[in-house]
Amino acid sequence: MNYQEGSQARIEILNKTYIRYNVQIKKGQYLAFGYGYSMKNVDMVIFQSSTIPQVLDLYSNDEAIPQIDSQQDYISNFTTNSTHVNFVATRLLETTDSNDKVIKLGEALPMVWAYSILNSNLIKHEGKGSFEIYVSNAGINYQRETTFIEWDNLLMVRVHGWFLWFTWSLLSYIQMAVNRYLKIFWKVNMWIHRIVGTLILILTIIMSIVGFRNHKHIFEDLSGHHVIGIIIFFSVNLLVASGIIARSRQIRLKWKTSKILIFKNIHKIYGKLMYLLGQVGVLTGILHYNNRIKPETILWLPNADTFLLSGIFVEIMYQVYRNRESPFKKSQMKITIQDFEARVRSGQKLVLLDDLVLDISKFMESHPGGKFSLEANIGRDVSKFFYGGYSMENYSQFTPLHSHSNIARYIVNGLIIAQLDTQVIPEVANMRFSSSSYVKTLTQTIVLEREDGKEVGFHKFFKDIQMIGKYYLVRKRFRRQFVNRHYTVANCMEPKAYEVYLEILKGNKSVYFENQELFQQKVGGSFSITSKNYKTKSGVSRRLHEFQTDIFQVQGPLGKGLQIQSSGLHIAFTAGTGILAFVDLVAHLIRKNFNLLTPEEDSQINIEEFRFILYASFKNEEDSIAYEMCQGLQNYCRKNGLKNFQFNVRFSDANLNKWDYGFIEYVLGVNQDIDLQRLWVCGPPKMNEDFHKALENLVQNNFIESSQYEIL
Ligand code: HEM
Repeated sequence: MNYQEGSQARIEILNKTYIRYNVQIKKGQYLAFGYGYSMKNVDMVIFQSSTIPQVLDLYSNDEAIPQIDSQQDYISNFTTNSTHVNFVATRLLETTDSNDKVIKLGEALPMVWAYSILNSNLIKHEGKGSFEIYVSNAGINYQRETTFIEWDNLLMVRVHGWFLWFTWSLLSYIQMAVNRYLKIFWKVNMWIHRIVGTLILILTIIMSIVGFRNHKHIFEDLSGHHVIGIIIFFSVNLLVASGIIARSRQIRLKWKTSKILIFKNIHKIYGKLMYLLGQVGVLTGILHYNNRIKPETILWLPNADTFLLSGIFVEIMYQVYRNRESPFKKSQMKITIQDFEARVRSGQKLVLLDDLVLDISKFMESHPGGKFSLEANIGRDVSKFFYGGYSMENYSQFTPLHSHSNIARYIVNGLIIAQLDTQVIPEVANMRFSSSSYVKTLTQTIVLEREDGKEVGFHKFFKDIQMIGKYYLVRKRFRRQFVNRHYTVANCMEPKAYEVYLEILKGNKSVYFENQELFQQKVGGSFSITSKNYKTKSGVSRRLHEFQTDIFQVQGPLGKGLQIQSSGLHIAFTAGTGILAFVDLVAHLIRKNFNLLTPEEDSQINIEEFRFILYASFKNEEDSIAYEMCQGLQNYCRKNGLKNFQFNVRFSDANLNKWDYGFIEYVLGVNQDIDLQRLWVCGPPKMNEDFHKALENLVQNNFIESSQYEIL
């Protein structure tokens, strides 16, 4: 190297053992070399051409002037002429002094240099620089000039390192942990996520800029750390953008829950990848620093790998908690279903879960399954969705059927504001299969008995029409999770009772009185549910029939019931087993029209002003449910000029038009002179979804009110 006319230095390797300097400088000057990127904390050698020229082995501490090594390892001599001093100094590549840099063959060796042309003391310098050489078996290969790290920017390098460690080891870990493990604190969780996310963004941008500014030749001196740093700098912005998009989708999208979840998952996976990249960034940064600056930093010790280890413990605890099933809280506050409805009409955002009344107004926006799925259910029973039996949206490939975890149960406990005050208090019992029978093979009526052989505790028959449409929740734990199924009460589908109704319709009223035990509201010796035939259905229904020693948890009667009004129009659109929710109403109307009710039962419906129009769709007559009973009552009503029941059946095999928005509009139009009280839809999930969307449109066009219809 030449830094001044007539001055020069040459460095070479001798016998793979020594490093030799040939230095020529003017008298009264110095030239110093250090092994590193800065003059701080490095092994140095100085060539001083003062009155008595000398070569000194030095070591520089953080802030002080370099110290002379107690062990001098350079063997040197010099010659002088009138203007210059020529030094030759040799040192072992590896000395025994701990202050000396070990120079290894086959490695890049970063070096710094400084000189003074005014003075031979190491107090000041007029010029300095840094370069990297490659020390190989064959000698020295000059690599390139590098960035000289001053004390000032070394401080900034440390600030850069510490803050980015804080950001990508600590903050990003907190960000993921809060989101995953602290969902139960949903009120503050989203704010923590936003604040920590913003901090990560700001710190990454500022500290990356600090890093870039310290490295003027970053593109010529591009290391793995720099490449990762640049990628993180740009992709952290996209990560935040994907979070904002996911959040806004979660609140805004309707009928697109699968899209909400896709956006959320993209953000989640992206976040995790960025976390890993951040880790690589931090670790390569530490490596980069430790290769250049002594003493090395031990920042890697408390790094995310340590968090991850502790994280495994937290994760196990989380999984154990998540899969437990804590009981729901009971509420002292009891409200009737009418009170519930009135509150909803007055604008309160309430839903029912089992017999619990939940206020979801504040939770909706934080719901991980999207705001829409809760908003669309205000005033309704969310149980079958909550337990994962059904999905509201059924056209997507990624149909979100979600069986909620214990975390959701914990959240529910915080949302409960009251419990339904019902005439028949719901019971919970462990039960097993006793027998089964069927009217037609499409359905089966399963009789259950208590596991402990005690009195059942469930009612077999209800005199109160407000109990019609209530259901029982049947649950079975398979491996780690419960499988849940809701069965609507359909007492008249018990073959013996069904037989009696058909006899009544034939005019044979005496059969009713002969079988009075079937129509008494009392706690019975057995309890039955009607389900789709086990041969055509999987899950709980099949299990109920096939694994007859299995114990099932049964809870009920639950739900809103149909809330039949004493007068006015009631319309039901059903398909397949959906009709089961309404057969007990048809049975009640049979008893009503044939004057078989006690005065107390009789007062519940005003026969002149009550209307029930039942639309039922089946594949064909063979595959129908309760068809003879409904058709029988319809014929009876027609014959006797009674208007309280109308039965419209549609057989899909006959290729009749599908019920659509226009059809519902037409049905409502034809009956517009009658006060619409209730419109129910109970069919397979896709049909329910189509009707739900159509009815939402009708609400928007002011045809009906949201509280008038119910998707069962
Ligand atoms: C008030 C009652 C509800 C609460 C407290 C609740 C709470 C939660 C919670 C905490 C999760 C995160 C996963 C878990 O812990 O299970 C979740 C996910 C989900 N919820 Fe709900 N939920 C409720 C009602 C509903 C309803 C009525 C629906 C559908 C109509 C629904 C659909 C979903 C879906 C699809 C997911 C999956 C999200 C994912 O895969 O990340 N939830 N809910």
